[in-house]
Amino acid sequence: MYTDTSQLFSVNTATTERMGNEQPTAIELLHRYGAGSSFFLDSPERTLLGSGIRARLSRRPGEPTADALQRLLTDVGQKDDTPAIAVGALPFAPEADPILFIPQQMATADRLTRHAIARTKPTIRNSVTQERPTPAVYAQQVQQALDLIRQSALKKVVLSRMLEVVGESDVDQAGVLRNLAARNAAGYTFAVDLPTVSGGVRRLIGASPELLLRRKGTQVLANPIAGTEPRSIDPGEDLARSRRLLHSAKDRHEHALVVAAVADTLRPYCRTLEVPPVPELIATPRVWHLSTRICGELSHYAPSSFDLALALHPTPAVCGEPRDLARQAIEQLEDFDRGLFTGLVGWCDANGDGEWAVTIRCAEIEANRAKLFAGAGIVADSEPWREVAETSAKFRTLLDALQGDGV
Ligand SMILES: C=C(O[C@H]1C=CC=C(C(=O)O)[C@@H]1O)C(=O)O
Repeated sequence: MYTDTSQLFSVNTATTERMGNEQPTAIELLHRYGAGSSFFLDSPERTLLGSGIRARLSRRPGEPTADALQRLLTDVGQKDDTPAIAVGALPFAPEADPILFIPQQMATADRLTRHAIARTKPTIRNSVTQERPTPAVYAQQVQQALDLIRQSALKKVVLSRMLEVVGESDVDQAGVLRNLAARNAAGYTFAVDLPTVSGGVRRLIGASPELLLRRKGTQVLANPIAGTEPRSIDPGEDLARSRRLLHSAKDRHEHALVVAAVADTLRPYCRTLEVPPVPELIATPRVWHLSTRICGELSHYAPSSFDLALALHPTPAVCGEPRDLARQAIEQLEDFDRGLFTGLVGWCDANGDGEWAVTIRCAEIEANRAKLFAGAGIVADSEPWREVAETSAKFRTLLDALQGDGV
């Protein structure tokens, strides 16, 4: 028997108060998501639901993406009464075309809060799964990456796998989003409409634990995450794994490379920047991570959240260190195009405030197909089969949302 997850969500006080003023609550926005919706994001700051497309970003020849976005926000802002918010996703490859637009309508609410995790409904039926590459080939690729690390100046590279899950009928896309929101209480649950040639509905849907950057006035926050241990259903073993991760020299090194790169990029823009010396543990339902919250105050020159996100992307959490050698290794070893996976997803308003999450724990879904992605950072002491297990655990975020908890 299914349990209706909607009954198990709760709204916080601020959201409840707003109901009297007929403002939508976050849970209402989640349940309104469906045909006609073009964007959804639930973040620790707020919940956004975009419908339709008012205007799309188009770059003039040679125009930087950040300038094109500013032009879009200004043009639409001058025509409309309400302040414009641009939303969308950028691919891993910084030179590839972004998907950025201003929705026709935008509803906002406080963040979703959840007090219980419910059983969730399956959103795909009788599916078959194809792995790309197979776990054995992925393990060989990790070994090749280790050889490159030993023989060159490469310190870290993030290598990924793809799963293609094909069902007998269309995937319930809104159901996937609801299942992700029900299970992943912290972090960034998102859905972005993608252009199609077929005229069907293709969406990027996911629940990322990683904040690339948030800007609110002159305050900035980045929350790099790197270093992972799969969770166990046995509480004692789960705790032991979290402790092992926190004290693992290999994972601390993998994490430190990301923190250093993020801090070095933000420092020139900031009057103050706080970088905690040691990481903390965070948990998703499927994995433990090492996490560091980097807070800063911008100096008088105030770049937008989008400018800062572009300056940071791609961090060593999704690419590697040094960046150019890591990209070469990814091109050499991975045998599929990452597209939007390991890019960024979020929003930016005309004042430059905004939030950009790292596009991980996600799938591209169209008709009866879902393409799932998962990667892992490889450093000198990585072990190939542990990286296979780590990426398999990361796939569970989306597999759980597709398969539900059974019937
Ligand atoms: C590339 C992914 O995770 C990155 C972010 C957090 C932890 C990671 C890790 O421990 O390898 C990865 O750097 C992914 O989930 O697909």
